[in-house]
Amino acid sequence: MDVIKVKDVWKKYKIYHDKGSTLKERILFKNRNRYEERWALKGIDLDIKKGETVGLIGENGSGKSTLLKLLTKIIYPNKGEIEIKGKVSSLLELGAGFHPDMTGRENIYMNASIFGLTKEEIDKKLDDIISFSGLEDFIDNPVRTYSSGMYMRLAFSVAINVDADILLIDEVLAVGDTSFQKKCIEKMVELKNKGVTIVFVSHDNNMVKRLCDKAIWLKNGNIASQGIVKDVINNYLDHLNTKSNIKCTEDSKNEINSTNNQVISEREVSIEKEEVKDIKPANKNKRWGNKYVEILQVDMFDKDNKSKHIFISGETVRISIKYKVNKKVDDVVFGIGIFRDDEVCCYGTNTFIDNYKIDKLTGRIDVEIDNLNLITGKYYLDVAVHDKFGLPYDYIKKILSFNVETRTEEIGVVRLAHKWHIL
Ligand SMILES: Nc1ncnc2c1ncn2[C@@H]1O[C@H](COP(=O)(O)OP(=O)(O)OP(=O)(O)O)[C@@H](O)[C@H]1O
Repeated sequence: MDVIKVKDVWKKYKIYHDKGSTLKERILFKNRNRYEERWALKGIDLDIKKGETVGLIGENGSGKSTLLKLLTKIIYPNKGEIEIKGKVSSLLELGAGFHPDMTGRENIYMNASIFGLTKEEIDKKLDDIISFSGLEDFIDNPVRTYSSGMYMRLAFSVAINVDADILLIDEVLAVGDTSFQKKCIEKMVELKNKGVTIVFVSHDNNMVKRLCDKAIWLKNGNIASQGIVKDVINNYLDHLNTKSNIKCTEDSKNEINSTNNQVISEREVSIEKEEVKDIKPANKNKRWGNKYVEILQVDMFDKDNKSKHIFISGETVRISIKYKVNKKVDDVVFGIGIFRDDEVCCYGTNTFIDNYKIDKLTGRIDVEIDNLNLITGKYYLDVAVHDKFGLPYDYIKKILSFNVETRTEEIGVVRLAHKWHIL
């Protein structure tokens, strides 16, 4: 049975240009009262069955909160119909529905009564609400003295204790501490098992995968994809990958150019003998070396030779290093290092370790990684060229950043190939 039916729903907002804050400004600059209309939702159709847990995903501004507000009926559509069967409880913007000067306890009464509970019903639930929130010591203080995490605790505790059939939650869990988040997730699972229909917004794809029976991806006010959670998330990730790759390619080009320019202008490529000793980090620790061999450009490509900076774990990656020789050298070693954004070195190697002897300096060397088995995260690439004793010709830290996405939920740094044997 469908408990939520949304038919061709459209919602627009008026965006006012600066209205002017004084009467004088308003009279003098009448044009400032002009506004433009922006459609936040453009013809949404969806059905949610009783007991389903649905994850709403999508980029900022795609319309997720607007959809939840429409379902909660705190705003109304310009066009289309919304049918809801059952009692709705919601946890939308933080603190919405709380009066700042009232105490936590008074706000529980006020908030729960908005969800339709009588005073007697609230009396019976009060202890559970307070104890779930963990705010026993603060419950008689005005909520204006609460932190955002405390607001969230109180609001969540009320929302889950009003015996609703449908629970709508915007991405507010993110402000809580991890132990409370865990408690909320356990509670959501408990409610889900009791048959409560849950719709929640989340930017945490793993949480959506873990909790939801269905996912809906909103993109610019339209449903871009809905249905099987894994498929919808993968479609969304593909879209993000394509988008970020275009942006990253531009950014990283700029980064390399600026690094090169800075270094070259900061310390002209002087190749005096004594400079061999000068191997101290220069350029804010980003680049150092005597530049006998100089790195010119570094790029990352996928197996189809597309320049990329977001990879799916396990993809083939080729790192291409272009360089020039400023002074004849006898031995050359090229190396790479991959660091996680918290500086953990995930992997490093060089041509010497790998037993490659560089006989010819052709101006370019590539290293191919068959399976980039890193776990979801942001990583940095260091590239270096040095002699066989490690004396750097050119060492560039964090020349590129790249992201790795895993479509599984393992944790750690690397994805180790493994099998389970149930004996
Ligand atoms: N009260 C408002 N007045 C004017 N425009 C609004 C209002 N609320 C939302 N919008 C606009 O409507 C669009 C959708 O916003 P909405 O908050 O629903 O997106 P969202 O997907 O929830 O974003 P986020 O992930 O950042 O919370 C955005 O362009 C936003 O600027």
